[in-house]
Amino acid sequence: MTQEFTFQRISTSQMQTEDLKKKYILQKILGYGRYGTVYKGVNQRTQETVAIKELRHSIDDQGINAQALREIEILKSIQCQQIVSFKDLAHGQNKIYIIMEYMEEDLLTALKRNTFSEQQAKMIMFQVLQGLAYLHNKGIIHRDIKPNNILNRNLEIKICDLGMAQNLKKLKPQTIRIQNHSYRAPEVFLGLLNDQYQVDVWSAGVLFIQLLFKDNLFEGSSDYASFQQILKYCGTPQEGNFVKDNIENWNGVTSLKNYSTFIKEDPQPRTLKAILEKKMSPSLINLVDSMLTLDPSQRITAQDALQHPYFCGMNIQRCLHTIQASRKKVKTEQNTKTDVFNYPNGNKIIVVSQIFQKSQNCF
Ligand SMILES: Nc1ncnc2c1ncn2[C@@H]1O[C@H](COP(=O)(O)OP(=O)(O)OP(=O)(O)O)[C@@H](O)[C@H]1O
Repeated sequence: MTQEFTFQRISTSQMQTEDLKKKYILQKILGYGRYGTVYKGVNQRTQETVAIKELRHSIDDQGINAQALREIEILKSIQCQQIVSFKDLAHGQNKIYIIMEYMEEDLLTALKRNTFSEQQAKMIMFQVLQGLAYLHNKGIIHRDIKPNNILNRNLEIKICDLGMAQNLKKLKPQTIRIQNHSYRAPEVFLGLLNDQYQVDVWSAGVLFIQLLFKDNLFEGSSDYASFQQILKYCGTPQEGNFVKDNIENWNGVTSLKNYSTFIKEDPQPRTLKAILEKKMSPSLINLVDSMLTLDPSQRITAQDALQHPYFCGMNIQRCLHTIQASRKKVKTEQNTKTDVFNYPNGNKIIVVSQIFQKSQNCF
């Protein structure tokens, strides 16, 4: 753990917040992650609905664990409409709680219900890329872009879970144990530790396809299986400077640490475009193809992807305006519901709240 992320440093102002239960009412569980549970809650004073991420408080000799501190530090330093905003920090016995803005659902939940039209996927990806370009510009790599970490409220999109994120301006990458293997960039499998900004662009490209096809083309039961899917669709990277549509060149690839672990078979051609043609327009295929370029130094950056002709005429304000306008059309009916929440310490809270039901055709 570095000195910057010690308990003392974060504790002076932040840890003096009131205890969680004095300030917030927990309503229900929104999701589980590797590091804790996320609850929906209400701020008792302002009545604002919030998301509360509970992190297990594994105290070591320096205080809260490094991962939690990193997430808090990064969240607090961010002000971007496409990244979930930090509101408060609270603590309970052996637990720390990050209070964040509340969103309706994550994209994994949305995908279980439906795929998206190309227009919807375009709006989603424009916002994801906007969030990534913001992070990368600040020197931060997210390193865990996947549908469960992209939150959705009627197509308004926010990236969450900065638990794996790293600020490259403070610390150089020290591990390749990042990203869910089905969204993992080829250079991470192969052991390249250089600037890792481009790993997020790869994951976003995988996500883009999934929004339209429902399935993740690179899904695998293991690291090895996922990498074989990459070879199947993106071809085997080869040394040399050539421009050929179905062959991927990547100078230096054969000397990467894990090359011989993952690449054992005869070279395979790149077939991605032919697959994408089934559901995507030519301009979108070109963009996705650029996001899924094997060599990270040739892969399009998040900032350049936003300038790609596919997004011609789009800007973030117009995109959000379109979303808000369509939201007004949503017919809502009010209802009430009762939630009973049991605090881990045995206290019980009963909450009667208003709910808004969306009409059938609203995404
Ligand atoms: N602000 C929010 N609003 C609504 N739901 C949220 C919010 N933040 C998180 N969630 C839900 O909780 C889930 C877990 O959150 P998060 O990814 O931050 O936890 P984690 O422990 O870091 O997970 P992971 O295993 O991916 O590292 C998300 O997939 C999402 O469904």
